[in-house]
Amino acid sequence: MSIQIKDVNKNFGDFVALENVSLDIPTGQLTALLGPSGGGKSTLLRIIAGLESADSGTVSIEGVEATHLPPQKRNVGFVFQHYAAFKHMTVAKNVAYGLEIRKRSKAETAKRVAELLELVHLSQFSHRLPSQLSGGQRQRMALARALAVEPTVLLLDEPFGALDAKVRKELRDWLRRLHDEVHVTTVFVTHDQEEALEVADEIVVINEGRIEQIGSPDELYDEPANDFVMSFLGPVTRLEDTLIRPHDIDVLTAEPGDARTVAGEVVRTLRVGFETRLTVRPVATVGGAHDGEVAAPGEEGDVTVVLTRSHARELDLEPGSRVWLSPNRGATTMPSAAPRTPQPAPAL
Ligand SMILES: Nc1ncnc2c1ncn2[C@@H]1O[C@H](COP(=O)(O)OP(=O)(O)OP(=O)(O)O)[C@@H](O)[C@H]1O
Repeated sequence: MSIQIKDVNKNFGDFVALENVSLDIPTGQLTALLGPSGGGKSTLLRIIAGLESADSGTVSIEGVEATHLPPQKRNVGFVFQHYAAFKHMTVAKNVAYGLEIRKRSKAETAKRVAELLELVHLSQFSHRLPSQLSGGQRQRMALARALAVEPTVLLLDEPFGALDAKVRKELRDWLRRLHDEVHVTTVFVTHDQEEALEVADEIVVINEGRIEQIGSPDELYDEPANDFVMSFLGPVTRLEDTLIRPHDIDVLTAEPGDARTVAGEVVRTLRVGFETRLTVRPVATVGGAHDGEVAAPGEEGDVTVVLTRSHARELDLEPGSRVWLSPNRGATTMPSAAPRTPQPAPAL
């Protein structure tokens, strides 16, 4: 194991930022700490880095007890969202900095800097100042600088958080490829579930100071431990008392013999790019309403269904169409007795 965190607790005054957090991170792995804002991800990362100390519990890095070691003795590289580069130094000088203060020879430093700039695709910018780089290029420079001193562990706190969506996406692919080349144990903090699912070998979901689940992206997606994890990983809707993903619902336009389907009426259709989103209002078949009457007031129980555009066209659906809904084969579902689960993920 590269990083072992055991029973870590951290309070800020009365506020519990981390509660009994234990976590093992294997060597060479790319791990995402994922969760909503304020959940404690950065605090945990800062405790691993030694920038913050735990109230209780221990941290060890590559088998070395590190709980009380200062950051500079932990051999960790750190990159923040807003990277503080030396503004008056060129890109090459910024990357060389850590090597120079460690008194590496000029030749060795020059060789290493050239290799690193190549790795982060900035060779042609080595003589520029940081202010002459784009945001994405600056973050790549920050990564080169953190990697220069060959850290055992690389810690990234929302490294692409300040960049626009397109650049973020490019850098995420790039980070994955970079990691496949260098294999340094990396822990990165993100609140973006897509980023975590796409890049990480393993995801640690953190919420309100506690670990909700640890697993590979597929494990988390296919077998979420609870409704929080399920709804944090992407949009969910409720089909009667079942929590389900909107694209995991089958839509029939003729009444099936199967009593387990939910009858409803399409109240809205919305086309967004390649998909069509339906809002379906279940019809009341028992209770006060007449059989088949649309339940009132309704919105509470509305079900969101996502179909591909061509499938929706085939079904020829429009507001007022009668449909029958059921979970499709292999759908991930869980009981949901509670009122609506909050959806921190982007809304449909
Ligand atoms: N130095 C501090 N003093 C007081 N409270 C703090 C301090 N640092 C963090 N907190 C609080 O601890 C909680 C967890 O913060 P943390 O930064 O770890 O969350 P996070 O999951 O990384 O969220 P974000 O994505 O917004 O950074 C927050 O409520 C925050 O306000």
